[in-house]
Amino acid sequence: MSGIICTSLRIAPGQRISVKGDVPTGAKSFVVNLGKSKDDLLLHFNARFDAHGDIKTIVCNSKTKGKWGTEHRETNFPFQEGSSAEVFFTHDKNEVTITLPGNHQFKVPNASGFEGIEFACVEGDIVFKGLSVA
Ligand SMILES: C=CCO[C@@H]1O[C@H](CO)[C@@H](O[C@@H]2O[C@H](CO)[C@H](O)[C@H](OCc3cn(-c4n[nH]c(N)n4)nn3)[C@H]2O)[C@H](O)[C@H]1NC(C)=O
Repeated sequence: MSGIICTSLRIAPGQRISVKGDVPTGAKSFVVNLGKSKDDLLLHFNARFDAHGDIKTIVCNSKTKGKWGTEHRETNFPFQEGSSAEVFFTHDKNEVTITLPGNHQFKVPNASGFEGIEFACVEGDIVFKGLSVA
């Protein structure tokens, strides 16, 4: 599926990002990347239906100067092939809060320490429907 890249964003700590998309049948994996650039990510959010050896698992990580940080796995997996999905993200200097469909929420450390998001990318098996900030 095609991806979408947003640059020159000015998303401050505390602002809530919404990413919406439709998950096609047969989906294996989709990604939401948030940060300063593709190589400097405050959050790599990878929903794995069946990818990289994981089944129905969310893998989160950070990336600094192109190098991956420590993975965090979330087994609450409320995504369904053939349905729409909306995920919310907020951040501060210490952590990133992710709110999944059905309102399950979890946090991962903000290993990057970034206080602000300028770059967003949504790619993989998701038909992008929108990104908004509130
Ligand atoms: C056990 C063997 C070594 O560990 C494995 O090492 C893999 C390679 O580093 C890990 O997968 C990477 O995990 C990264 C996050 O830590 C990224 O998810 C990386 O994929 C980057 C990526 C995926 N995508 C993508 N997904 N779908 C599409 N179309 N594009 N775009 N960029 C994945 O290839 C994978 O998560 C990791 N597994 C474990 C259990 O640690």
